[in-house]
Amino acid sequence: KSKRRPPLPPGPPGEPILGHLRMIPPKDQEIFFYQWGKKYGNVMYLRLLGRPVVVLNSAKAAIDLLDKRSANYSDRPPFVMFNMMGWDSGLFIMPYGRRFQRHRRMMQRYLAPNKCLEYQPIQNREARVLLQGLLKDGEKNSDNIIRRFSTAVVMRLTYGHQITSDDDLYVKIADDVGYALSNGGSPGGTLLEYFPFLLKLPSWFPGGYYAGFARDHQFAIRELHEYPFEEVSKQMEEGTAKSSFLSTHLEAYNRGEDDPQNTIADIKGAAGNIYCAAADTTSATLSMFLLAMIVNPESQKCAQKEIDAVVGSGRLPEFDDRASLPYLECMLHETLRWNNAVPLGIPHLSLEDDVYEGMFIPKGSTIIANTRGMTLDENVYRDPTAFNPARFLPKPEGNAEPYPDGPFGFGRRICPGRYLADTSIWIAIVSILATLDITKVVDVDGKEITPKVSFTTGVTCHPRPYKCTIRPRSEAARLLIEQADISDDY
Ligand code: HEM
Repeated sequence: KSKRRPPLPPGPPGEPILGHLRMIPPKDQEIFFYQWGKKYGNVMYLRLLGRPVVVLNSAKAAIDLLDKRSANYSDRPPFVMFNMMGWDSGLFIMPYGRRFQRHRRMMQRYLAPNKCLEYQPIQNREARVLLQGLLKDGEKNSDNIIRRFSTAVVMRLTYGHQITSDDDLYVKIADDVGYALSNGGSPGGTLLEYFPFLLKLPSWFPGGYYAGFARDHQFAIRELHEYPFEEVSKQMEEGTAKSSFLSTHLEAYNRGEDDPQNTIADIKGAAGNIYCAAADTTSATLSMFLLAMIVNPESQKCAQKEIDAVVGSGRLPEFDDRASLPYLECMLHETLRWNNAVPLGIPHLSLEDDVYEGMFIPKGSTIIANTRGMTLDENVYRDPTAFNPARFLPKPEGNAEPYPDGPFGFGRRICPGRYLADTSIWIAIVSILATLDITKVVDVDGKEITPKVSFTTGVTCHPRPYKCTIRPRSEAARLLIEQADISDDY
């Protein structure tokens, strides 16, 4: 209210007390914010029950604030819903501070680019298991097979556990946790965040749905933290534990050599967070990739042509091929851009008052980086809703557009698993395209059915179920998949 204070960022008029609460839809908020952004600008101010919220719709604004002024913009708002589910030792909702720094250190050490090179044998093996699964049962079960791949990679790193069957309890836990994350509403965006008294109401009471959902899914988050911990502790006693994030930290803890501030709850929480953050986001991205292949057969053919020229038909692709496959590189980035798996990121919170381009951003503002809005920015991407990997290629083959900023977040909160995610997604998509054709299903009249492109609403956003056909590209490809070596040499 000070006369000298610059104006707040523009935004639509809100209602007294409630602010914009009733105007924001519970679903597809990223598209809603993007459309509002066209009218009100790339830095938009909203109020939810008196709490300031700033939505960033351009990559420039997100980089200027969240990257360049990260000391001020790296806190998190309280997440009532996730706390209630049991994520209180998870880095992703942890307030900025000493504990946050300890957790980040643990993750960054284990997930640094050079450490990720060590994990490539795991990713190679699991990509082959993925192909075998898709060949055998992909048409009926592609989502589960993809989830198994994403889960298997991270499970091996985090707990040293190798999945051997679909009935594996770890897979069941991953499924339950994935469901809780992708159907529990937008992060920080449910009514619970503003009316914590709803926590006490039954789920049938108006507005009580998400409290009921959180209560019903506490079991999944509890199992995620407890079951692997008990298993790994037992294996350590028996001397059979494989090296993993959890065993490394527990051993150091038992020897008194871990960070002295770390408690068992910290170690369990960090492991649980790696597992859940990695499995669901990676599988959502791969599911998005398959959907993109079904509806964009030309892009699929282009990538296959490139792979055939470099890899040939006598072997499966390897990480060493990566530098020779520029179109495939574009396809990976286009998958992350087209419909990114975490479209609203995870909200940040500002610690101090700030002024940006003449606009006042009050201390305690929830900052939402609308990554989906950024990837739809027509000033940056021509025909932004189209899936077109060639857009990133230099002119004249492409349009020299930049890879998207933001699918992995910003600043001091940027995803610490991005290098692992990048290599997991790359080996999965190159292996699929080298050996399999993904096409539309046809109905009884022989007419192709184009799946609807629509998504769930949650922290991670998955395509809604779709059908496709998955066939080996040739007899040689079928043999390559069936005879692939899946021994564990990690
Ligand atoms: C395609 C896959 C992935 C996507 C799209 C993704 C995206 C994101 C995004 C948008 C954030 C929020 C960043 C911010 O607040 O600015 C995030 C945070 C996080 N991600 Fe990922 N991620 C992926 C894979 C992974 C993997 C593989 C791991 C671990 C192995 C991981 C671990 C985390 C953790 C621990 C956080 C919380 C960081 C913090 O709050 O400081 N993610 N991720």
